[in-house]
Amino acid sequence: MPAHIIDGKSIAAAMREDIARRVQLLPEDQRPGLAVVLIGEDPASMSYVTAKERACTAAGMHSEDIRLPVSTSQQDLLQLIDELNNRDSIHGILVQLPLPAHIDPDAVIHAIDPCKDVDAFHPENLGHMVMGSPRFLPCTPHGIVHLLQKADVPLAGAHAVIVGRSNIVGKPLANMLLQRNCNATVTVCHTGTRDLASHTLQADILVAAAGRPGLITPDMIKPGAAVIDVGVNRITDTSRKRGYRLAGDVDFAAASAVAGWITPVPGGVGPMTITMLLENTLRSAIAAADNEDPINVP
Ligand SMILES: Nc1nc(=O)c2c([nH]1)NC[C@@H]1CN(c3ccc(C(=O)N[C@@H](CCC(=O)O)C(=O)O)cc3)C=[N+]21
Repeated sequence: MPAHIIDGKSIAAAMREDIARRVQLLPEDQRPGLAVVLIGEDPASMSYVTAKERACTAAGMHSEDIRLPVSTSQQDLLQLIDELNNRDSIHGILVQLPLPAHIDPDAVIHAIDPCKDVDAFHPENLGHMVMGSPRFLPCTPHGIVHLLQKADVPLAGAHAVIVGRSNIVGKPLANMLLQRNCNATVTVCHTGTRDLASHTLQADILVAAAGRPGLITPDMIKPGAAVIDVGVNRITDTSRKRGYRLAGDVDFAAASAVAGWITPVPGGVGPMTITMLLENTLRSAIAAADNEDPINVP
């Protein structure tokens, strides 16, 4: 039987409607505000940032769209962050990664007020999450867990194998799946893993977050497994109007014949990432209105 396709786009759309409804319940002067900062003109980053701003506006939130030249100094960026940390109309700050080589991403992540860190990249927020009492959950891992739950994929006792050890996907997702509320057993693989297939074949849940198109082939998938594709690779394709097509890390067509569940690219994890960003920004705004720390907002 072919895999059940987990429709991230429609699950995200339903969640965004609910977020928009909750935004409408807030008084006008408490409208959630998200600042999105993009340095430079990388085409993929520009399209992600535009998608985030549109989603924000569609949900009735305020989107502060800050685009700066690639020559922007680290000092100027840190000064901007300081100003946004202190601006009451801004409840979330997102600095789009990757940054140009002359800017240290750690310095930037450390500078964001942890109570406005809706990406949950700040070490304080990472620490809270690892300890099991998160302030904000990181958007992509949260989106993945939500998709698995919506699709009724059994998590408790399942073996989840994650391919990729980034600070924004692999490491936080491993920790979330380990928490008691998911209760999975987790293996994290990476570019230094010997015999990758021997690990992935053990996976009840296989998460591909390596950023390498075609990395996961059907012979690496246990029949019936849930396959979550986090890859967003742009492949040059001159027959397309945009000049490229998107490919995940999974060979989707072939994997669909083996997997029990699978997420497509586009239309899988990506739309959920943006949805969770809206959710975090809304929670941050609710916290600010009550003079609370977002860690106390359910
Ligand atoms: N500070 C920061 N926070 C991030 O959350 C962050 C980041 N930097 N840098 C880059 C990655 C990547 N990312 C995506 C978000 C949405 C889609 C998405 O919506 N993708 C659509 C298609 C998009 C398209 O057509 O290009 C989909 O998969 O259906 C993809 C990728 C967020 N990131």
